[in-house]
Amino acid sequence: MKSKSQQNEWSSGVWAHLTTVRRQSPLVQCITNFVSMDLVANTLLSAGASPAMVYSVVEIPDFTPHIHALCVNVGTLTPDWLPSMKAAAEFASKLGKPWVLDPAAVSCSGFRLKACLELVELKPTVIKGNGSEIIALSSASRGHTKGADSSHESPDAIEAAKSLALSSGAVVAVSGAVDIVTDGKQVIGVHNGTKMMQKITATGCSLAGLVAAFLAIDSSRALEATVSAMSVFGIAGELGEAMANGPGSLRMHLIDSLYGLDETTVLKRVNITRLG
Ligand SMILES: Nc1ncnc2c1ncn2[C@@H]1O[C@H](COP(=O)(O)OP(=O)(O)OP(=O)(O)O)[C@@H](O)[C@H]1O
Ligand SMILES: Cc1ncsc1CCO
Ligand SMILES: [Mg+2]
Repeated sequence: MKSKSQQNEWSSGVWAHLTTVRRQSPLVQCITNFVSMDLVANTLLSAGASPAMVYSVVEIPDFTPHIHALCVNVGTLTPDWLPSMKAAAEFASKLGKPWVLDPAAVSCSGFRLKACLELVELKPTVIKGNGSEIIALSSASRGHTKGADSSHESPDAIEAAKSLALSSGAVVAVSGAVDIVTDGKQVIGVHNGTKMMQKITATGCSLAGLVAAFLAIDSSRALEATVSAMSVFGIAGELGEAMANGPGSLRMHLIDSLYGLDETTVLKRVNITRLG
């Protein structure tokens, strides 16, 4: 059971993070899959950040040094894209810029699993996946996922997430009914969101992009920034669902709700607890 003062502490932190993103409008480079490019970019814009879907390997040396954060998502990975992802991740790590790895459908092939393991070596600040993806990546062995969707509830992934966080040095975030965020020691649960968000493709990818934006404005507190981004996205989903008739209109209302989030609503709806 969370105490009121703990809850208030989280709530005011979430609101402070969102207002800082709106004020600073961090530039977030997203090398993400074709399915998600539109929703990720619109999510970032609605939150007040500045998205750039720059992914050609020839542009990375000029562009990546100017970004504030990077998001890499392997959802439609091909051998042509991997060098871009690695080059951008290397720049980000070398220049001390935060970056997020989304190991989308990591266990769908040996190629993708190997690529993700190589990307983990490049020191992501945060690894954000669904339960299946975090379990597969953590055990570094081939599993069985249903394409890009999760077949595990996120609590199954807590131990896997902690172990991946400790071995990689990243904060690990698991999206699901309860989002889990851990640095290997602390485990935080974010209880915002709605089930129907799973019926819109690329909500998880968009969440990873949003995490990158929040890291950009508070990179020394990666766990807290990640928790805030997850709560904000979940609240936007909750508000969106109240106006929606199904997934299509939820997609639209989620974006509108994210754009319009105000302090009273955030303070009232943040639902974060310490799980360990
Ligand atoms: N059962 C649920 N209840 C509440 N929120 C949920 C539920 N399932 C998912 N969510 C929310 O939906 C969003 C996307 O999470 P999800 O785990 O579906 O991502 P994903 O599998 O990576 O999606 P995609 O690969 O399509 O981008 C997150 O904000 C998460 O909190
Ligand atoms: C459906 C789908 N297939 C590859 S990436 C993607 C978007 C969700 O990850
Ligand atoms: Mg995903």
